[in-house]
Amino acid sequence: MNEVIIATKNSGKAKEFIQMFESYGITVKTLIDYPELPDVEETGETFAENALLKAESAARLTGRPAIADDSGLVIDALDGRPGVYSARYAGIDKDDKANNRKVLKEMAEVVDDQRSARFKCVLAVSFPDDRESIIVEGDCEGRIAYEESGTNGFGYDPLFIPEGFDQTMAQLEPNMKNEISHRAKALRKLQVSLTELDGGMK
Ligand SMILES: O=c1[nH]c(=O)c2ncn([C@@H]3O[C@H](COP(=O)(O)OP(=O)(O)OP(=O)(O)O)[C@@H](O)[C@H]3O)c2[nH]1
Ligand SMILES: [Mg+2]
Repeated sequence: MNEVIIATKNSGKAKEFIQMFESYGITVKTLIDYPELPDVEETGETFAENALLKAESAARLTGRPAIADDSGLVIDALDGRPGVYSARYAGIDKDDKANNRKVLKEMAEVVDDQRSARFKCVLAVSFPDDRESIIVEGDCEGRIAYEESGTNGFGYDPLFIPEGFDQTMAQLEPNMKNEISHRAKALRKLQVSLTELDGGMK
């Protein structure tokens, strides 16, 4: 497998997958390269359900194996919000800035030791034939900052301080994020699962 389809239209995710797959010598195509494919409605109540919906649709429509990523930020003090609704937390137009403002406002009164949170990523691989889909998951623990810092990454990265660091994810070098992130952890597990299939990932 020298090329893989990632069923995402999120340019932040796409960039990270391109960088992470580079080390395997694998080229990444995303739905940004297939503008004719219809949007999939994310009607699931869990990351896994949504990842499967996106992967199955892409595999069926392209006739090739496809990986989808459903991910988000889970904040303990907000009872797990924004969770599966992370992309559209402040409204349907997926506005990262507005999402961050909303989280900061909701977290304004929350004290230091109650600011724990984690990024979650579920990856689903689906196949155009009758092979069963594969699902793996990765988490990245951390806490919510009091203000935005940094310009790398995307989404809530300027607000999220990963465990073991005193900078936000958006202040870390992209290579560092791609070592420690929820997405990187899930992808490493996927490699293990895929090597169990014929041909593996290479
Ligand atoms: O700061 C962040 N760093 C990350 O590493 C990260 N990963 C996910 N997220 C948030 O969760 C939503 C995913 O929602 P999501 O999985 O439905 O994706 P999406 O709708 O943006 O694109 P698609 O892949 O569905 O096409 C994103 O938009 C972000 O708000 C992240 N934020
Ligand atoms: Mg989505």
